[in-house]
Amino acid sequence: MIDRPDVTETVQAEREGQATRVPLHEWTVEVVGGPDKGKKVTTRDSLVRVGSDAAGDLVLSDPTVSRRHLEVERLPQGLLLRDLGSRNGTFLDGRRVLQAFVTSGDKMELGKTKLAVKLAARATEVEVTGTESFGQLVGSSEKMRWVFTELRRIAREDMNLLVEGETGTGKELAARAVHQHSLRRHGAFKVVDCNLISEEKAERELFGGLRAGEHEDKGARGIFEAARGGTLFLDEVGELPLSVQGKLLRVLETREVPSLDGQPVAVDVRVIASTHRNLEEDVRQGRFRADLYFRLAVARVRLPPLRTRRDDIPTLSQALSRGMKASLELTPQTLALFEGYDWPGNVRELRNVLERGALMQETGNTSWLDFLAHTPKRTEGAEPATNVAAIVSGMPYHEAKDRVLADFERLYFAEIMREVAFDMKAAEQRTGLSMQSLYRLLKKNGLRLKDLKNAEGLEK
Ligand SMILES: Nc1ncnc2c1ncn2[C@@H]1O[C@H](COP(=O)(O)OP(=O)(O)OP(=O)(O)O)[C@@H](O)[C@H]1O
Repeated sequence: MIDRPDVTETVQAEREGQATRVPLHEWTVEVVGGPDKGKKVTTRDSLVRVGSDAAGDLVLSDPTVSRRHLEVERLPQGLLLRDLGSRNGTFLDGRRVLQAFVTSGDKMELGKTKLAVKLAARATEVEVTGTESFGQLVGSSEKMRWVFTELRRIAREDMNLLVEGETGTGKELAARAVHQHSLRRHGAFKVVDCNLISEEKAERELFGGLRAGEHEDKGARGIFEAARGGTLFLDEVGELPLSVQGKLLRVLETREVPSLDGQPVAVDVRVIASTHRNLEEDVRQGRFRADLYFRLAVARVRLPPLRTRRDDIPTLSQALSRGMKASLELTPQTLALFEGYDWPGNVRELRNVLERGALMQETGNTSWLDFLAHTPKRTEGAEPATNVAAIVSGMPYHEAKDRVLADFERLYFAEIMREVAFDMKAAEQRTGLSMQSLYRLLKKNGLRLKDLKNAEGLEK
């Protein structure tokens, strides 16, 4: 249990802006062939991640599918399929692809599985706030302003909330902001790190138990009681052991915790839970209780990964660096580099990079930007996208991811440039990247084409 300081009533001044109406598309990725045939995910989010990993959005049991096999992103131009360095590859019309736009008739093949996508013909229009922050969350993209609109509505309604998202996307900040904007803001905000709650600890730390009539300061005070009148944040709720899930469910249903002398004590607490996992999948697999899931996910909000809202990067970088002790000058070139990076650790990683930059810039050292150009040497003769497991086995996550991505980029750009006969205009269209990003990525990957002369001019 982590007893972080209670949130005060102060809500950061929020930047006002013009509300806009944006279309929300519903779309589906469905398994149309293979062992998981019939399984599908329908969403209004912009990203569907497919693989055997339980954190994905469409989780496949096909053993020939990699843990993180591919993702499909809804962009204004259409649905973009991206292979994530899978072991057995992704195929479209029999051709191996690393990245391609897909439409309704297409069959994507991965291992023994076939997938199809379907975009609803009509989109629903929603009004999105013009305000570019909510509590301490900052974001100017439509995606984040939609999240702020939803969080603000949910905050007022006092319902339990499940916040989903990859690591570092701001789940805890979202929970704190909801508390700050709710009628409970004068009450406590208590955090439980569910990674640390074992069966033995749960009883005492979560539920405690006062003797009836006893003053709460004296009794064995569990975190539920400490949060009475306020909000309890269950961080990474998917990590709770099944036996503890049962006890938690009883407390949520009865709104009482058992006391030491048998007299139950009423607890009035709003629960906000977070997870980086796909809890619906955990329910299907029997790892998470369905009844508890429905109690927690009365409202659900998904925080989008930073790589799907790159237009937030300049706003976030400015906001995060303003809050730092040492000042950091962010040039347009640095911000452009940031926008081309995938940020596996999301906003937390961006904040860490900026903190490192602020410290190093004072000494004139620019090596804090080296991570952007990280291009490890490939094993001689190895096919980059086919032996990923061998290359990354035993590596720490971030290093492995950087390595796979670097290989992916080199293979991808080398292939595309050959396909378009080194015509940069055609490459721009084919990749969906801006000319500037294209030059930068070619250069970063050591692909020395004649056209790069222009790129050097561009970077001056
Ligand atoms: N939208 C945002 N605006 C400003 N800062 C953000 C935002 N999102 C995340 N951060 C920064 O990233 C850090 C991590 O955020 P937070 O702890 O809320 O993420 P999380 O999703 O709960 O991560 P984890 O799942 O790893 O616990 C925050 O301390 C904050 O500095």
